Amino acid sequence: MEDGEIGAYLLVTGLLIFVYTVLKWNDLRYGGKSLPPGTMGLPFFGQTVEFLKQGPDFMKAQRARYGSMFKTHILGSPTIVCMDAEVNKYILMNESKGFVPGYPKAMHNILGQNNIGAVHGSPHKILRGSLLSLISPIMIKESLLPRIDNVIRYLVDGLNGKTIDIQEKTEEMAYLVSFSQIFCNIEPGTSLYNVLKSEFDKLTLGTLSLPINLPGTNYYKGLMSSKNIMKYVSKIIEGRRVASVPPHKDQLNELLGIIDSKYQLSDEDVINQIFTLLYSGYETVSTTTMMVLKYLHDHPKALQELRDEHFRIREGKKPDEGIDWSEYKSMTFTRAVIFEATRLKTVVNGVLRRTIEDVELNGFVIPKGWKIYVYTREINYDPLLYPEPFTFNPWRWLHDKSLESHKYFLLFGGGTRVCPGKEKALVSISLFLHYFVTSYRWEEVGEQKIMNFPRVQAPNGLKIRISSY
Ligand code: HEM
Repeated sequence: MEDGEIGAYLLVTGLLIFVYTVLKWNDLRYGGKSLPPGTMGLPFFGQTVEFLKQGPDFMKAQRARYGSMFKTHILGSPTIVCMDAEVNKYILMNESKGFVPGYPKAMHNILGQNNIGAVHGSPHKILRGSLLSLISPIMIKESLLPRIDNVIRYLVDGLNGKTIDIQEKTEEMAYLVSFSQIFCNIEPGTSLYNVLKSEFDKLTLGTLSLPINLPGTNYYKGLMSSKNIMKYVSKIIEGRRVASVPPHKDQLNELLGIIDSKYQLSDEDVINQIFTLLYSGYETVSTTTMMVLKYLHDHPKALQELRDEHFRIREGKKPDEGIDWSEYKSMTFTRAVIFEATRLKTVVNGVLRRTIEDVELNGFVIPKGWKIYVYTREINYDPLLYPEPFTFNPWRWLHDKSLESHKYFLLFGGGTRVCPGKEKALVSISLFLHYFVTSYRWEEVGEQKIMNFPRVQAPNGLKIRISSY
């Protein structure tokens, strides 16, 4: 071989080794024996592109290759994806063994470093206790229900003959139901209400974006909005403290301890709790309500049964008489429809955890600082739990009453962080359905497109034409 040929040969070999090392860098770096199988993808990007492009199909393909616990590198972090129902349950029940929440940085920076989703241990217990003292089923029964009823009536009133985007309407409903409980003296439509709503919309968008802190990015705008909301709320708090008027009976005054509360929170914690109340029940409730209406539209038999249930409740009631707790509890078919739509559309694919020490899990050792994606989506389509899992069949929840208390019922999470807003969500959606289906019929207008991933969403809105029933 000539000198020139040897040089070219070495160059090509060197290049191949370099390319191989770059491609395999993540696998070499994270290739510990004690980790679950899987591939880590490219340096820095990992398998993020495949994950975002294919969504649930990516998860299923990796599971088929590596089993129901596999390692990957997505959204900037080495991650273990767990699709094993038993192991997932274990993680959710055992936060104290080192599995704390692992939500993205953008979320914590915007919603607050001391937000319920960012803290663990005793700060979490205090914030959770304080939230439950505001929105537990007992509070709904004793004080929140009439106000939720009023808000929903206000929103559903006067829609006859109109064509609306039901996605927008259900977003407005989810926001206003929470807002009106927190600030009972700020009416919708006032300039303060509008400013807070528009800042909240930017904040929400910011939490779902990459944390690139440059003017013009959604993340930057989200951070600005978070600061602006804090300023507005601080001013409202000042007013509440000096006001000589009798105290309003609302959640802000409860959080401040102006009316009875056993929780002593700093003003910063109060503002964090307000973010939580507005944020956690926003997209979850609005999307679920929109999807329930979509399924009812597509399944006339279910719609008829739901309508019958609500007309039975209205029998003997005056038109302006609200719904009480026992009437709400009697809406068993409605509850079944809500669960079925939430199951089938899977509004929450799973929850994120982070390890705060090396932890043993199912025979593997997960290093400190890794994310764990407790991926619960596939449980919703398990044919053993839900026969013919892809069929919309709300009756299954009535035939098998144990489904809601089944250990794999994880639509609202599980363990220490099981959703404290579950009943509030169900009441809001049920009341919205009550007034909507007893007042109107509706038909969809134009082509309807629903995206399933990364969020369940109608990208162009979901237009419906409404007429009185
Ligand atoms: C259909 C509606 C809803 C669904 C599907 C839903 C689902 C969930 C899930 C899956 C979790 C567990 C998160 C985790 O383990 O990290 C959760 C937690 C939470 N949810 Fe909901 N949620 C809904 C409505 C609401 C509402 C109306 C509120 C009212 C404020 C709320 C407040 C919260 C809070 C504060 C947490 C965190 C609890 C903690 O960290 O201890 N949710 N939710």
